[in-house]
Amino acid sequence: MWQAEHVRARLTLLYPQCSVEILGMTTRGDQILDRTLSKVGGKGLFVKELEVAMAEGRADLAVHSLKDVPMELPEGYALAAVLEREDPRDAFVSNDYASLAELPPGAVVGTSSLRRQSLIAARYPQLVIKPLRGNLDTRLGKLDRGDYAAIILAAAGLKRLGLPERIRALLAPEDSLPAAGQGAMAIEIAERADGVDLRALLAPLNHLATAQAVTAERKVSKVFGGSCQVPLAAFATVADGQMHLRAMVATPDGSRMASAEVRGAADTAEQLGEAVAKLLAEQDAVSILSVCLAEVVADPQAATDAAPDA
Ligand SMILES: NCc1[nH]cc(CCC(=O)O)c1CC(=O)O
Repeated sequence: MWQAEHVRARLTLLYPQCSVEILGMTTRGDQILDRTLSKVGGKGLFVKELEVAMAEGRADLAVHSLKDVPMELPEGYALAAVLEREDPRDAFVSNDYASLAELPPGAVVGTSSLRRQSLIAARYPQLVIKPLRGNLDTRLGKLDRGDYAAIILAAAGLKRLGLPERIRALLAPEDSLPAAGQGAMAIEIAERADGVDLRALLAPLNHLATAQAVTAERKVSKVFGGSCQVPLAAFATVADGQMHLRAMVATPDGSRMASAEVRGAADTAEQLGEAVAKLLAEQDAVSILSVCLAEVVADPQAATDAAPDA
């Protein structure tokens, strides 16, 4: 809702003659909270209902957290604009500890993200990771109730909702490489018969450097299946037209990991994404991920106790 309100405010400034109405919706991803996303299964858990609303003419555009948008959209849908990125980092949130390093052995850390889980398991094997789902208030409530010693959340959500003081530490990309698209919002549109060029109308909201960064990140994710069942990170920064793209794949227990980085012209985002994917593949990324997928097939219960970025 915050994101939709934000887009409404931007559009109202741009087009004062237009009235922008918000159609509040929940998706399967919002409704099913007793299971991690990989256990719920399927792609587009946070976008499908919004696409249906557009297909039925009840909505003209859909506002998403880009991290939740599948790498490939269904026929007839497109991303029309990517807004300027909020802080893309993961945040360490705790009432009693200042950082992951301070947590005592056996301390329980909440996250339902396979990516965050494998990074923590690799660096802090003495910590216990437990699933955590729900919206921000729910997750913070569970922390405050004492269910967890600490939780890991996207900094972007906490900042947008005016809760930056809950962040005890921001995890550097070197320690916790963000998920593809984390911190960015995207506006999705559907093909329409009335000839209105929504893409052109929304173009002023597109933030070029962010769009380039997430194009590269999403390309990496797409090469490896863009699935919700593998720990994959992809994070790009753009400065002066130059991109720095880093990516990582791992097993959920953090025992095997591949990482790679490239630099190049930001307007070659797709190629940079492909180049990083190739470097990862040369480091056995496919076998690392297939171990993970094999576990999912062999034991759906055990292997799906976490989703990449639930
Ligand atoms: N469904 C998970 C999700 N999708 C987007 C965000 C955070 C906001 C963002 O990345 O823009 C979150 C929660 C989290 O990772 O803590």
